[in-house]
Amino acid sequence: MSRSSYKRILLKLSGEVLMGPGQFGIDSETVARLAQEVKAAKDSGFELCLVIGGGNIFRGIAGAASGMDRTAADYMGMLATVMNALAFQDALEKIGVDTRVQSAIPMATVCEPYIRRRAMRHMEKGRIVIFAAGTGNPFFTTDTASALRAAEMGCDALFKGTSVDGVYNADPKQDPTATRYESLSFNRVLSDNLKVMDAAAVALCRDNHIPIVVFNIREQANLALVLSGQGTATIVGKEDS
Ligand SMILES: Nc1ncnc2c1ncn2[C@@H]1O[C@H](COP(=O)(O)OP(=O)(O)OP(=O)(O)O)[C@@H](O)[C@H]1O
Ligand SMILES: O=c1ccn([C@@H]2O[C@H](COP(=O)(O)O)[C@@H](O)[C@H]2O)c(=O)[nH]1
Repeated sequence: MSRSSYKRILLKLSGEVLMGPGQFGIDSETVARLAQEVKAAKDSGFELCLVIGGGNIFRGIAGAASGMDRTAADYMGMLATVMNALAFQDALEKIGVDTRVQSAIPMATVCEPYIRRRAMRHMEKGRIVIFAAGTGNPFFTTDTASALRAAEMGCDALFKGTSVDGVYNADPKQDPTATRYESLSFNRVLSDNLKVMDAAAVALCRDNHIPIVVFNIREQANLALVLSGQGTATIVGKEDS
């Protein structure tokens, strides 16, 4: 299946990207811009579900590094993703997109709990489902949650919208000489320990034959380009090139 023939996709948005030009939290202009781009993708015929990270608010590993119990810190990270999901739902509904937030940690007065069959039904009705609170378990990330939900929802691909334009042979933010792959295999990402996504997420996608498309969502209008098979991105799940 080529990149342009995917129909149902899971879009993972980096939490950090929601900060926009800021250093923390949610930038309303950036969220509104991203919501417009997601609406355009839906209007062009894609069936979409979303996972949003929490790195703009709290990461468990940072809490643990400053002395917190890791599990408590991870629950805080998961709650951060719920805040982002609600902000994104608000932005989508303001522009007329029907959405549901489902949380892996039940919080009945805030949003729906995650129920797979119900999420499927929402998607069949043309709603965008935003999966919040990651997997609901500490020691995981929203990348793993994205891979898990993509498999559960029968998605054709997982699009990771982040702050780099693909997978490099080293972290491009640390090594300016790093070079970008057009495509590479799941096993290459794992064996070379490329940290653009956590290993559990990559293995889950590999085992369920879900390609991962890594692209820069900070760049305006890039989502539409990448969805249509153009634009700069790396596809994980093909042979190395
Ligand atoms: N080999 C690599 N190729 C590309 N990026 C890499 C690589 N190794 C590490 N990275 C880093 O991975 C980051 C993207 O993954 P990360 O999980 O940190 O972000 P995210 O999931 O998009 O954010 P958030 O946690 O805010 O939701 C990039 O910012 C990049 O610096
Ligand atoms: O399944 C999960 C997903 C996330 N967490 C915690 O949330 C934060 C934010 O998620 P990011 O993927 O880093 O954006 C993460 O650092 C974990 O602390 C989790 O515990 N379980």
